[in-house]
Amino acid sequence: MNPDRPGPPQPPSARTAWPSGPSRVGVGAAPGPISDAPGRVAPVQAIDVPSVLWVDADDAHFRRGRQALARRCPDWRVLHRPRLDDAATALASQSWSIVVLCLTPSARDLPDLLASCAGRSVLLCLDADQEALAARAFRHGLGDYVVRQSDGTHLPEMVYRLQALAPVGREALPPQAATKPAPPPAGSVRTVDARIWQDALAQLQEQRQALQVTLASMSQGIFKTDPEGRITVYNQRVLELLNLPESLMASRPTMADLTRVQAMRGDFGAGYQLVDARGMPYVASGGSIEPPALYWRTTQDGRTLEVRTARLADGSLVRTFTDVSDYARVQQQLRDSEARFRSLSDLSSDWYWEQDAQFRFVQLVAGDWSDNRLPTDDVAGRTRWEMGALNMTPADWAAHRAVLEKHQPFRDLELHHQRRDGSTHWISVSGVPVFDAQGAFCGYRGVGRDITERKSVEEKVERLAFFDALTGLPNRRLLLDRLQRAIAFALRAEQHGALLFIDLDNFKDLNDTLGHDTGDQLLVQVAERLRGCVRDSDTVARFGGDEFVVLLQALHQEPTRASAEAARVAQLIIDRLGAAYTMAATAHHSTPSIGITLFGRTASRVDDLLKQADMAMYQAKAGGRNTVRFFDPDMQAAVSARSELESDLRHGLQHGEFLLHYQPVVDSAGRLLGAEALVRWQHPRRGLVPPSEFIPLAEQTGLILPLGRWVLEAACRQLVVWAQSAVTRPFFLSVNVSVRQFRQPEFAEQVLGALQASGANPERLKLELTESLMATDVEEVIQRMEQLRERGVGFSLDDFGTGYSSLSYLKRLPLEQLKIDRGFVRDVLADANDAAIVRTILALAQSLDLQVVAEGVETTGQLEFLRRLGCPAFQGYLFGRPVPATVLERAFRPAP
Ligand SMILES: Nc1nc2c(ncn2[C@@H]2O[C@H](COP(=O)(O)O[C@H]3[C@@H](O)[C@H](n4cnc5c(=O)[nH]c(N)nc54)O[C@@H]3COP(=O)(O)O)[C@@H](O)[C@H]2O)c(=O)[nH]1
Repeated sequence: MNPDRPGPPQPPSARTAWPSGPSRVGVGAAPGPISDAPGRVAPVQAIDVPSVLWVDADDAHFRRGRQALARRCPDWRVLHRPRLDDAATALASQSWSIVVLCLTPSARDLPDLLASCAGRSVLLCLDADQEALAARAFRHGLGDYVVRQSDGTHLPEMVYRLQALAPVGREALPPQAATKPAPPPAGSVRTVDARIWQDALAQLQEQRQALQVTLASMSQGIFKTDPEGRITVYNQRVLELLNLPESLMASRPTMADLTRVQAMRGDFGAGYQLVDARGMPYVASGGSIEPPALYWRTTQDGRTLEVRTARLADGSLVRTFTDVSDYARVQQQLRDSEARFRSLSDLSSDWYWEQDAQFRFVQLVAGDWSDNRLPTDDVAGRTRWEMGALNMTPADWAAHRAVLEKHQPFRDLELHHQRRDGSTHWISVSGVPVFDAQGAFCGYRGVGRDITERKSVEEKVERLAFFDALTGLPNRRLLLDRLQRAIAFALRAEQHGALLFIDLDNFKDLNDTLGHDTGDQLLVQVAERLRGCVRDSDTVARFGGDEFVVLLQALHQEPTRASAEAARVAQLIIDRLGAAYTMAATAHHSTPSIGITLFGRTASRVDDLLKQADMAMYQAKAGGRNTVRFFDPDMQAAVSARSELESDLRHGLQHGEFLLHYQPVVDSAGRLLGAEALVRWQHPRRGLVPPSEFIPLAEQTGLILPLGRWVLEAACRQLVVWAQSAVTRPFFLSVNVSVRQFRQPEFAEQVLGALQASGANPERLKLELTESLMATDVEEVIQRMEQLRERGVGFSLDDFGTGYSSLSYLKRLPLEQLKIDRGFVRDVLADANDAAIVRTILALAQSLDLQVVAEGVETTGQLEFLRRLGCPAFQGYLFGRPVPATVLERAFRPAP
């Protein structure tokens, strides 16, 4: 504290607060009449009793005060006036030694007010918020003051103070007392008052020291002005912060002086740029306008000061300066960081978000937000689950909320949103919990990104991996997965499911004859029809080629009723798939064969179910096609047998268990022309197994290839044996060749290799092909046949009339023989159609210059009929069953 500054109020003895002249009052005087009526002044009493002029606008207050005074000083005269104006006459009369002012004067009015009471002791009764005026009032002659309490508790104190202010009797005063105030004599009221002031002075000095210490220890700089704007109080810190000399402040400069000095030194910068926008007008005005309550400025040495100014009731100002450099630096760093973040965020398509402790969005900073994403307004104040997502179930949301409630981080939460325009997009969001310095949870913050494109790619990849490209149906892989789940579900739910294995009848023929494009069209239409036969919860899959699988779920608990439900669906499929298809503007018909197996009562394996349905489907085929068969235990036994057979077949091939039998082919005179080689399997346990029991399996497993090769080589060796005898040398030998075998690219080389290896005459070898071969790539077939034909190998078309032979192809094939299927021969005598077909085949062969062999001739009647039609060669049980070569040779050896 600067010692030059004015101190606290002085005690009455040292101030001019005493009445300038004693009143004419005396102690012990009789009470005079009291008038409290405004405007009327009581006549002055001859005796010296204290007289009080009480100016008080509050009647009630006055009355209570007067009563309190009357109790202590019953002889005192009291005159009440509500306003100062009303008291003017009384004041002019000098009859009243004490003036009580119960007013609320302004600091400005105070001097005049007290001047009007000159010569009287004045007791001010102030409101609490005006107490600051008291110090000022003492300098203008105030005697004393009390603070008014609304409950009147100040009144005894007021009376006490009035007594202290009351003048002593004239006779007690020293001679000069009439003109000059003097301390009261010992034991008088004035003596007591002086002690009070001594105490007060000591207290004030104590407070002053405390205030000095407080101001000196403050980290803030502070100064205070008087009402005229002169700086009267300041601390050392303000000198340091503003870099001001002590001498300047000690000279009690005005605020404007201080501002001017700083401006001249350049403290505010050339264009006041060191002062922020809030303070700039004030500083630029030279401190002449009302200062803002708060502004920031930067000092020349780079510190940031926060300047706060408060105006007090008496018009004075208190200004504080706080060094906020650290705070400002951190704030600037934050701004820089925010700017960096925003510039990065602007460049990125990701966005940043924040949520409060209730998981409501409070901030969303979008990078590229233009692309029709959720508008920020739609997000603010809402939780993620209130906004919803197409892919999230209530259970999903519950799981997400559980993570949030545990204040755990989360990553890559994928949400499928719908935009306002109805389109959808995917986003992926990740977030971490946010805690304050005390560790209290404040909410979440994180990032989000649009993953629509990635999702779309993923979907495409998934489609490729799990869906058939042609039909769009689930593929075998997806079916197996769904079947696995369906089995588990059915077991849990104690329901049944059904697997329908569907194979299109004769699809291969259509595909081969009309081309793959047409076949594809049929498959697409079949897929569509199948979809229409089942519920959304069921699965229609393309298993491969012309095979489809339908997986029915949630069938009845009772197996019989579940079977009935599956049968109904199967029949629907039969009906729908059997309707005509339009392809390339022509109608086409296709029928399915369907095998069904149920599952659900006991644990099943995917593979087993597929085998069962597959087997049932074969049963349906065997049952005449375009029909439905259920899998049953007998079929299972057949499956097992089949698998055993396959294994035996492999074993048999490795261990030479196969042999050839030969069935004779004769002319119309019964002479042996040659024979057909027919394979037999000498099974170690089952004995001689006919080809009908293993050729189909060999076809399906591919074992037909090594088996067919062995047959060819064995037939060639037989030809070589026959070539050694003049009797048997002219015989030809027919060998059955399966489609699969013939289609091997190296087939011709194999045949030629077998001929060469054995030394057999190619002219004696006849390869029997079936009409189904014509359904494949005919050009390739012709080319391969030509290759062998050139080397002398002959070709016979087996089972002629049963397939899809095209006459145009027939003409182009290098054939030498047709074999009339034994199916026609069997009923040739009884069925006119069969007879007509046989006749046609014979005519056709003649016109194409082809040999003909009628197969399956069992009776002389058939023989005669065929002979009459001109059939030149015959094969059948009538002439001999397939037998070992030695037996055949013996049977047809010419008689010696
Ligand atoms: N790819 C190969 N297929 C072969 C081979 N060996 C035989 N097979 C095919 O197996 C099928 C059954 O043959 P198989 O049991 O030997 O039956 C043949 C004859 O026994 C039978 N046949 C002959 N005459 C009659 C008769 O009067 N009645 C009657 N019910 N059956 C008779 O016909 C079969 C020969 O037919 P095909 O081949 O059409 O000339 C059979 O389809 C063979 O093709 C082989 O090595 N490779």
